[in-house]
Amino acid sequence: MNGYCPQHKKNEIMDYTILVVEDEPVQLESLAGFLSKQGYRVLKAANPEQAILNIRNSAVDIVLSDFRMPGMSGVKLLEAIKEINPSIQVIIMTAYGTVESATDAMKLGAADYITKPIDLYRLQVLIRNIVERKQLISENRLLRQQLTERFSVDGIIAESSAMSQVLNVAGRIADSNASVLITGETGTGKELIARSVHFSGSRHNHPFVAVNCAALPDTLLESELFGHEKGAFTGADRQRKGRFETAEGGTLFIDEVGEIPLSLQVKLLRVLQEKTFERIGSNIVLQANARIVAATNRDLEAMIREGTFRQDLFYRLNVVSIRIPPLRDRREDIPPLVDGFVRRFASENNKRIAGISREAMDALMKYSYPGNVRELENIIQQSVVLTRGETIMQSDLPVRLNESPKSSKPVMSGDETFPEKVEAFEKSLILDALSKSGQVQTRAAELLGISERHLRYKLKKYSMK
Ligand SMILES: Nc1ncnc2c1ncn2[C@@H]1O[C@H](COP(=O)(O)OP(=O)(O)OP(=O)(O)O)[C@@H](O)[C@H]1O
Repeated sequence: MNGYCPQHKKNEIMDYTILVVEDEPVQLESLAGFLSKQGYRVLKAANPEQAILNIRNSAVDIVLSDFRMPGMSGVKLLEAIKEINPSIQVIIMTAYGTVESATDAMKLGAADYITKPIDLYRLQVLIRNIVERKQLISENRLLRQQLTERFSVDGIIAESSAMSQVLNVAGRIADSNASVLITGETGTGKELIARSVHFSGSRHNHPFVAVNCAALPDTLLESELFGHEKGAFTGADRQRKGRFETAEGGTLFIDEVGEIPLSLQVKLLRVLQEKTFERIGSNIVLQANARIVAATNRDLEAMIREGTFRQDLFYRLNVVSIRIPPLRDRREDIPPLVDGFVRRFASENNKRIAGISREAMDALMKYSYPGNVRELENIIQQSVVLTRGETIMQSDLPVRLNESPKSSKPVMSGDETFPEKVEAFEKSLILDALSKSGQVQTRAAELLGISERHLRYKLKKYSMK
């Protein structure tokens, strides 16, 4: 064994029990000694049978087990442990030559593996990560329970550690008044998280008001946010409250904040600094006391460098930042999301769907999801509607799941309706333009002869981003 190992903060980990399974007595004692010095409760087993007895009789959190032992292999032991208690995390210790079997063990549910001679520093990090994950999961369970108990934000599915982190932060900041900036690609769940921040916090019995800055022309956006008096501009035929006013005491969700034109950014910044505003055409000062949660799929820091987004506004919005990773970077979330969506759409469509075939799930696991969770949701909705049997088959999934991602040819069977043909044609034109412009949207929009905003709208509509 080698390596350097600083002491942990004991109070955080004292509650964790680690069972060390090793048939080589010196190694067993040395590992057990090291781990108890770290502050863990440690149990020892010299063979797999004793290990199983220990697991049955004590509350074990983590098992650190040798891979090759007389009587029972590490894999068999792993299977037995998982059968007794699937939440026990198993780390396999293996010699260099057997790394492949260790990765097989991971497929069977081992949390990780470590090669011999054991690098104690790496072992310490491995165990630390597992402990932190376990802590997060139990905290999230609690938070989720609180969320459902208070104002239900059902249906947030978060199995991956990345999404667990996101939920954890959302839960922690729910009661504060700090502005929040949620970033992430289109369809990753930014609005869902914004809602959970609102509904799990102290503002939950005040309104949650959303404004989508990309959906409104620049001229309307200002009056949408701040409201206007009758006659304030052509077409203002009556007084109208803005979203700041409607969100009074609650949360104002400013979606696609990167689309706000510079002139309006100045005004928004002033409102956030002074916490007051006026309706357009009025000089009565109103209080702005909604909590601000903003979201964007654009790189605001790059926009600051380009001069299209104000740095001071960015700092005002980004007091707490939450980044939601794209679905392709957290594929562990795909199976539970599929499961949740199948149930939802089966019930909405009064269909009995038992599940999804292994081939269909494989295809879903491999796909890149440019439109993230929204795209997966649409795929499942469509498949539930289309499937004839009780199991969703690969043939029920859209053809693009079996294609190379760059293909730009619209795939037509001849049975499509007119709008479907138009959609397929538009998509192929857009893909073509993006490919010719090296994926630069400004340039692609020029090639297509449409505005960049219009292009972004189409990309979002067709879940192509
Ligand atoms: N973790 C999740 N669990 C369950 N459903 C989810 C999850 N994440 C996203 N969804 C669903 O995916 C869809 C898209 O989510 P949402 O509108 O929150 O994404 P967004 O990032 O705000 O999208 P956009 O950038 O396009 O505004 C919604 O129907 C939402 O309910």
